[in-house]
Amino acid sequence: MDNSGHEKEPPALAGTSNGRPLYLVHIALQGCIKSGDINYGLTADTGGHIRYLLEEVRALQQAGVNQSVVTRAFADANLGREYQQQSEILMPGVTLHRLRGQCPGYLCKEDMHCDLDALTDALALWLQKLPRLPDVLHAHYADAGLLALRMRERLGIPFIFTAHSLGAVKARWLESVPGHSVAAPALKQRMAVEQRVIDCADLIVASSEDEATNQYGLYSRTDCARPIRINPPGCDLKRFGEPAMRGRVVASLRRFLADPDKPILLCLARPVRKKNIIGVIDAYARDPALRARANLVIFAGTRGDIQDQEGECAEVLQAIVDRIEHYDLYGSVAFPKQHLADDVPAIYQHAARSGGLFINAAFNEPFGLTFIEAAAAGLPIIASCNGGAQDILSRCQNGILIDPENSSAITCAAHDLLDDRKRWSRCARGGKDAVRYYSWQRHARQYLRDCSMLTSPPRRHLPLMAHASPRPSLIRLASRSSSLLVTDMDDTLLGDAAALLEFTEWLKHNRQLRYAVATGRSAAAAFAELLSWHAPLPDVLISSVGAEIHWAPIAPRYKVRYIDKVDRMRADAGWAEQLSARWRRDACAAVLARCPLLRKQPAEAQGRNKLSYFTDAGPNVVPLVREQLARAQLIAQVVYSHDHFIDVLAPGGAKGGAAEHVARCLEIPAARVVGAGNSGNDLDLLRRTAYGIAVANRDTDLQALAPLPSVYFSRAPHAAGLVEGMCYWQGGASPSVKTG
Ligand SMILES: O=c1ccn([C@@H]2O[C@H](COP(=O)(O)OP(=O)(O)O[C@H]3O[C@H](CO)[C@@H](O)[C@H](O)[C@H]3O)[C@@H](O)[C@H]2O)c(=O)[nH]1
Ligand SMILES: O=P(O)(O)OC[C@H]1O[C@](O)(CO)[C@@H](O)[C@@H]1O
Repeated sequence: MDNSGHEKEPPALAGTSNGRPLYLVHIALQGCIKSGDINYGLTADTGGHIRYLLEEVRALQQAGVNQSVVTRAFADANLGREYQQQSEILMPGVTLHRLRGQCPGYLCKEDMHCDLDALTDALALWLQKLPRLPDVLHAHYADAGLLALRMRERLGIPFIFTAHSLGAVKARWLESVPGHSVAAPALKQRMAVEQRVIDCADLIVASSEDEATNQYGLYSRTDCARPIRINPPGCDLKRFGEPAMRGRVVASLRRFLADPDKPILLCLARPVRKKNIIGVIDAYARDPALRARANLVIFAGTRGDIQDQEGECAEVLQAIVDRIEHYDLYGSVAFPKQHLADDVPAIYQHAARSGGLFINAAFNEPFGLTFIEAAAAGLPIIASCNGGAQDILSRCQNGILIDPENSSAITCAAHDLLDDRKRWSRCARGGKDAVRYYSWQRHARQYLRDCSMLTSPPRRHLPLMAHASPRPSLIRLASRSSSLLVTDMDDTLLGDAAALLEFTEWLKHNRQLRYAVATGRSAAAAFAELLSWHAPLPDVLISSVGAEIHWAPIAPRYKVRYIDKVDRMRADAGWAEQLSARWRRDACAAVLARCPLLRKQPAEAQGRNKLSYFTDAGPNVVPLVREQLARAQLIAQVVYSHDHFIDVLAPGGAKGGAAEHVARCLEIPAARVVGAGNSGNDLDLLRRTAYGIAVANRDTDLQALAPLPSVYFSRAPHAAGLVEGMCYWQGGASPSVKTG
């Protein structure tokens, strides 16, 4: 970094594509990423994807690739102060940059969606400040995939996607859990994001045959979908294979075990339900012969007081303690509170020295880095048959696959391996030998081969600043296949009769374009207003700042007389349902009723998915409202506009989210959606659509968008600005410049 906070040009090293040094930016948002030792299991999301990322970066670095890693900044005194730092050196030559979103605190992956728009803008800005755009982005996990997809739409950078774990696989498992028959809204949203990312990624990297075939098989794949490459991750074979100092580990276990010399059955996993640690305890506890034969040792992240833990981790940790108590497993089960990152190889090696086994009976383990770590340490394994272990075991032949739901399968496999010492030794030795295949060097070589497909021939990036560049030729909005225009109503579409006429004419010549109006007004009021202006009626009406959607029966703009009131349009009940499942409206209303800076708008402005207020406190009221809601553990989308309106909406329920929903329903790719507007309640729309138009009579609120290359600032006001912007994005005749 130089003093201005800009990254220096990455040094020119090997690993080139078309003669240029390859520059790769990885995006990984969730969990706690930092330089130095990672505290795996510190939160439910601090797990294998981070180990994978860091080791992949190191291997690619050694192969001469220039890289940066981007994650999310957050402030959380319990997790550590380092996560607030804007940037740090991750490893020599690689910078870790932390994007600031709008939520200051730590977010678990289920809540990350509320910050993704702000993170998108922060990433776009950061990328623009780099002396050179990356050749490729690599997104780790769904939410990072969405950011990469948006960068591809805005800047034309190709991206690689590694899922690490797919929502559809989890949903399938949850369906089989009593009381969980329907996937939670956050999981549904994640699957929708994954589907979009899968549709658009330039390359998908899977870790195993099972992941590529069965796990991705749960998503739809079009004929022209990009390839899925199987490139298994590696393992630091030296670290896990060469004898480590076991003293600290031995001491930490002695405190728990009556006979510490018995073979160890080792579980090492993040404390989350999916890992089924509880299932292993149940199986062990109910088999007296196994209890007599072996100790059970559980490492599940590091913890202080369980009461201070949150969410799923707290629940699983408490359940482990309760099970130990329930079965009275004292003396035969060890459950240390802490371990150091440095101790992990010694943990596996100590279990191997005891003649023990590694058990991972996860309901699904997409790949399972722990399997190859155990193999490298010479520890035979009992592995869930669901997921990556099928590949690993068929290569390493170092253990037994079991059905994780079947308790006796787990204990039978343990007896078989513990009692047959020859078999145990074959597994230990054979595994250690075969696991050499899983080297990061091999991974890096294949990675670079695959990556070269993306960088050659060189792709044109969309212009960073439109006024400095030729019109984006990659955009073919004028082509025959359909696109979607979502325009704000008051003071964008309406407000100038002559301009509206110009737009109406233009629309007649663009019949392939689907056209939606998005307004803060109620559907009925908006419809009446459109009629009174003789405006072309839209295919879709998004009203109440995005909270409601109505669909026209058929091409309404040519059949105006058949639709004389909004009741003839179909209300999108699914959208309303989806939104209300995402928030606690009454709880939000109760919190905001106590806020002296807000006055409630009349009843007709309130809706199932919208709470509306007046304020005289200016835009700074927005962070205050968010903070009050966050303190009550509530999430909502807060929209400020026209100097005195505050709309509080279900997360994702503003105009941009509604536009995405409409595009999905129409099967129009996100890359072909244009948003247009003039005021603060259009910010979400202009940020989330691939192409934006801010008309000349815009409010200062929209100035925040000036740095975004995907937003065009028209010179003409009202609907004439719409036409000008559309011509600009279509690469047509209007010779406008982008002005901030
Ligand atoms: O108490 C613990 C628990 C875990 N770990 C480490 O954390 C990593 C966990 O990785 P993994 O076993 O692969 O599981 P997940 O954390 O669930 O990782 C996800 O991402 C991985 C990388 O893509 C995939 O291999 C997994 O299947 C997928 O679930 C391993 O290196 C462990 O050694 C610790 O150090 N201490
Ligand atoms: O169980 P899920 O919801 O698929 O999540 C898997 C988790 O595993 C990880 O890959 C662990 O690092 C995280 O990215 C993610 O939080």
